[in-house]
Amino acid sequence: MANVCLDSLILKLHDVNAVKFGEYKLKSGMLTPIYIDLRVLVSYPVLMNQVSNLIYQRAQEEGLQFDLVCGVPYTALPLATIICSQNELPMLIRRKEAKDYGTRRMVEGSFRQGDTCLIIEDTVTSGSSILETAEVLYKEELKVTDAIVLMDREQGGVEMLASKGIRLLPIISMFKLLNVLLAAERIDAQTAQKVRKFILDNNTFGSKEENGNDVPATKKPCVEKNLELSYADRAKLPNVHPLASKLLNIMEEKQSNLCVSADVTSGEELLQLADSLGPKICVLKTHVDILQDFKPAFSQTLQTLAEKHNFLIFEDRKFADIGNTVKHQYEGGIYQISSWSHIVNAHAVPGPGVVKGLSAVGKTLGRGCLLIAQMSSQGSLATGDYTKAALHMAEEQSDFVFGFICGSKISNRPEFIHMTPGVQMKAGGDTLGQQYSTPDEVIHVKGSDVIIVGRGVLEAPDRLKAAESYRKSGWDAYTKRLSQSDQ
Ligand SMILES: O=c1ccn([C@@H]2O[C@H](COP(=O)(O)O)[C@@H](O)[C@H]2O)c(=O)[nH]1
Repeated sequence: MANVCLDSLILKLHDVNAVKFGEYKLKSGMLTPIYIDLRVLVSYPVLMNQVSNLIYQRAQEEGLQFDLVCGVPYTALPLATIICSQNELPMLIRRKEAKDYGTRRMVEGSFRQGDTCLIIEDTVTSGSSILETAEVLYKEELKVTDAIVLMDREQGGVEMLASKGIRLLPIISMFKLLNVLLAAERIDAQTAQKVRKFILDNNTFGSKEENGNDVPATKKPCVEKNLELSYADRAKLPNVHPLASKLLNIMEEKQSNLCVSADVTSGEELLQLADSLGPKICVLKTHVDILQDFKPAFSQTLQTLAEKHNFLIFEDRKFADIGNTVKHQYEGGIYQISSWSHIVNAHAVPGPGVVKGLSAVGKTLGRGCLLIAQMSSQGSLATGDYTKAALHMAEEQSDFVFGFICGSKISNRPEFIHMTPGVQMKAGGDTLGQQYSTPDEVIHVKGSDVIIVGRGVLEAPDRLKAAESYRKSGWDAYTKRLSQSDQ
């Protein structure tokens, strides 16, 4: 689905007041800073058709196999009707209550036992409305494996439905919506931030109370349960990757969630940096291919310094080829990365083979990999569904992948480590598209674990002082987050 098309749809939805900012009271009594009201769509037939086409296009792109379509009453009913009418598909109507006369059926339309029904929904918060509809269909011995939603508030619906065996495919995520409205100057950064925080703090998955659509939980179990765990507690989890465990213990011990990105071009300077900043950092990140004077002895000294100061080495190689090629790139060539770098990273774009290739070399050496789920650069294509696919890839190969390069926390599994580049004391950017957030924003607001800082330290007049100041800011943001989740 083209990004441009989604961006213009988001702006149109905002135009027709289907996306409202302010203070809205939900059914639960909770106040939300954003309200999605797609009921207004019925007044805009062009927009109705556009949304219906996107939903059908999504079903086709995913290659979904289904016999029938059912819209969750009431807002998604006309959407399902348009999709079925335009594509000559049979539709079902789920009644909310049985009539007290006639057939008293809860599902109207013709179907056979064992038919598969695709569910269409307009907005998802907890996913309970989709589940209610699926349960009515199950009673009729219909199958439900997939659902498509136009707007996912990213508050746990995908995870809750997955736990019930239904795959939810969202078209627009809350974070995407905020980014587009922010870029178009429809909202300011403060509003976007407030909504992001609300979403992160109000994940409904795991709540004992099943919520109606657009009704966030009054409790915050899923996200907060993870936030309640300290780095030390996470290091002890039974399924944590050994390297993640080692990193979490280093972070706790050194009170540092700072990774310095040593983007210098001389090997000697890099080793000096490693020795002087070593006590302040949990990870030292390298780009070995920018060194003008790389020699095998360099990597040996770097390993000695990593042991001396107790930090991990992360070669930011960003592998992005087929499994067989990355295997050679990781193990061989002049750099022999697997022999000295504890951590490497990979793009998800080649598919799972890239991780398989790296794992074939690194797993027995005790190495680990981070998947690049998002990037800090302006206009990055690693968003939305791509990020979700990277998350899925990591979950499938968590014996080697132990976390992500990302802008914010994307997984609720406390075993995964989130590392975020694009960090400086002041938000902003450079002239080549890099975008910066502050340590507090990254760790406290966006829920990441590690800040990656390059020029914020390297270009400071006193690098050691700057590293200490980033270490302190990152650590303070983490302790603030922990103490808030205890409340
Ligand atoms: O999305 C990404 C992924 C990697 N990086 C790397 O992090 C550092 C950032 O350097 P700064 O000087 O702090 O901007 C650099 O090595 C990038 O290659 C990233 O910035 N964004």
